[in-house]
Amino acid sequence: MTNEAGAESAMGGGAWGAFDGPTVELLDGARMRALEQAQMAAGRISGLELMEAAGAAIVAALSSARPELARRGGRAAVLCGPGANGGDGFVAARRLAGRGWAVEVFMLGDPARQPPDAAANRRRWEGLGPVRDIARAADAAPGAFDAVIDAGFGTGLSRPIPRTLRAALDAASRGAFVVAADMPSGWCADSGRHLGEGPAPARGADLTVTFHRPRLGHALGDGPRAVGRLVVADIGLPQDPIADAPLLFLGPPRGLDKAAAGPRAHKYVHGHALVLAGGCGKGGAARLAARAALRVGAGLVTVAPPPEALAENAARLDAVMLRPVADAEALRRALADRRINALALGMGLGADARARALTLAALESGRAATLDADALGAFAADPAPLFAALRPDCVLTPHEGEFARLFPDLAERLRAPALAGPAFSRLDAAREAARRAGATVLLKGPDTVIASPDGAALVHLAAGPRAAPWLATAGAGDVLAGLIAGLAARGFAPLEAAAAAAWLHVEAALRVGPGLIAEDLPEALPAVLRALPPAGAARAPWPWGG
Ligand SMILES: NC(=O)C1=CN([C@@H]2O[C@H](COP(=O)(O)OP(=O)(O)OC[C@H]3O[C@@H](n4cnc5c(N)ncnc54)[C@H](O)[C@@H]3O)[C@@H](O)[C@H]2O)[C@@H](O)CC1
Ligand SMILES: [K+]
Repeated sequence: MTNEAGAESAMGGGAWGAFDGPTVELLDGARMRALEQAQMAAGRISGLELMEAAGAAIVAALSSARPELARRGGRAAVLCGPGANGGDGFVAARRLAGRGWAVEVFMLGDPARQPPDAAANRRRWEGLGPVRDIARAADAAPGAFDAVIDAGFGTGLSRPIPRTLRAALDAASRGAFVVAADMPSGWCADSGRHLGEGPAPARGADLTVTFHRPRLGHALGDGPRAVGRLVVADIGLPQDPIADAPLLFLGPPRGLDKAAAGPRAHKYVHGHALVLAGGCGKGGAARLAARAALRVGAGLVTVAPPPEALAENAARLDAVMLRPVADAEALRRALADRRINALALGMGLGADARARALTLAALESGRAATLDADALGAFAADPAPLFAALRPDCVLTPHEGEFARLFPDLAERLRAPALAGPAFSRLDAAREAARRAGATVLLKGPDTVIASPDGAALVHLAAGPRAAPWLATAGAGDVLAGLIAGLAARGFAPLEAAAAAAWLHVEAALRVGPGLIAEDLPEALPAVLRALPPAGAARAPWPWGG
């Protein structure tokens, strides 16, 4: 079995060539089916063998999560759905019984319509015990079972689960350890969204056992909460990289260590980032971004406020340089200095005509530009000129609200209840936004999604041991934009700069802990950078716990 300790190379890595660090491919249901079908068609493995491996992996993961039950044999309820996910359940039921567990099996759906492999495994179970109707599980007394295997639905989920299954899961799970086969039933494996009106159930699984690679739905939306711990089991599919799969990155990209440029490197080797600032009393956001850019290794960083805010900024800056920029014309003059190779704009800029003019002048300069906050908000009424001016080496860093102002239809699709699977995901939204904007889009959240216009996509998950809820604090977004600009100044490509920044941002927040304010983030960077593993090889903790 491959799990969180699995070798980096065995989990795929860098199919896009855009992230040179430890990654795991994230698969959607269609891609997973295609992989299985190609192997079956080539005669390399049968559906029954895959199902047997899947069921065996569920039992192995349960046994290692609950060794005391494994020793004495517990009481298990196995809830099987109508398809192959249910087939995994029948295999698990047989194998648990073989290990001395007292197993009760409940089934949803018509046995006569089961797919052949699932039906074959049901019949094998029927040699050992009865298959009860799913409704019977709803009568289970609290504590009746030590473990529940949720094998209702997996990647085939296409609509909200029947009430009978929900009631069965709720009743049987009371006091039990819940193990989901592939995906907790009801959550879409492509999006992590729960299908149905109203909020998702409070209880998902304690442990989810998935096969070959994690699904997108394990990393996105409500998925990380619903799956609990995640074990990825090898079921005999080839370990070759999967072209164009979105990647979850588990550690920093190589080359973050500035010393890579050599000990005698001139400061200009590390680039010069310019951060546009707002007027009097509005400069804090830009200063935070500038400090982050400098700390992450840009050689030089300049804050550029309007002239009236020069004194205020001068009083607050030392290593960061200062240059007044009154308007778009002044910005063009400043950018005559070709050594300025990266820009960050939007923080505290004011979502007005001046911000629009500055943004368009910045984009026209051809520099790698990171656009946040007001640089996005200024185009809410009419994003067309912004999209026309953006290029693939620009990065937009919207939070959900900013995203909704620029891409209202995509935000609406994310907000509306998901009633059919596969549901529209945050990854779908970021990809479509990147395509429309012609720029790299980083959609912020605990599940940060980074997409470029060519469809390349990366996910960063701040969950489990990497959860940093205190990062939701004023100014943290400004620091993130500054990190991206600083890394862009150092020559990182946009997708990689955005990914590295997202990783460093969370790493810095984890180091500071609760009580964090945005000012702490740049100050935590030296310790984070000092602790970087050699060549970026080591991974951060598996974000699904364990
Ligand atoms: N050979 C294979 O294809 C393998 C599949 N595996 C398992 O098979 C699962 C996928 O199996 P399936 O494609 O059969 O899909 P599921 O078992 O997830 O769903 C079965 C079928 O139920 C129907 N359905 C969807 N939502 C419904 C709802 N809310 N109410 C009622 N019916 C609904 C759909 O027609 C769907 O195809 C994976 O998640 C994995 O657990 C594993 O056994 C590994 C091998
Ligand atoms: K399931």
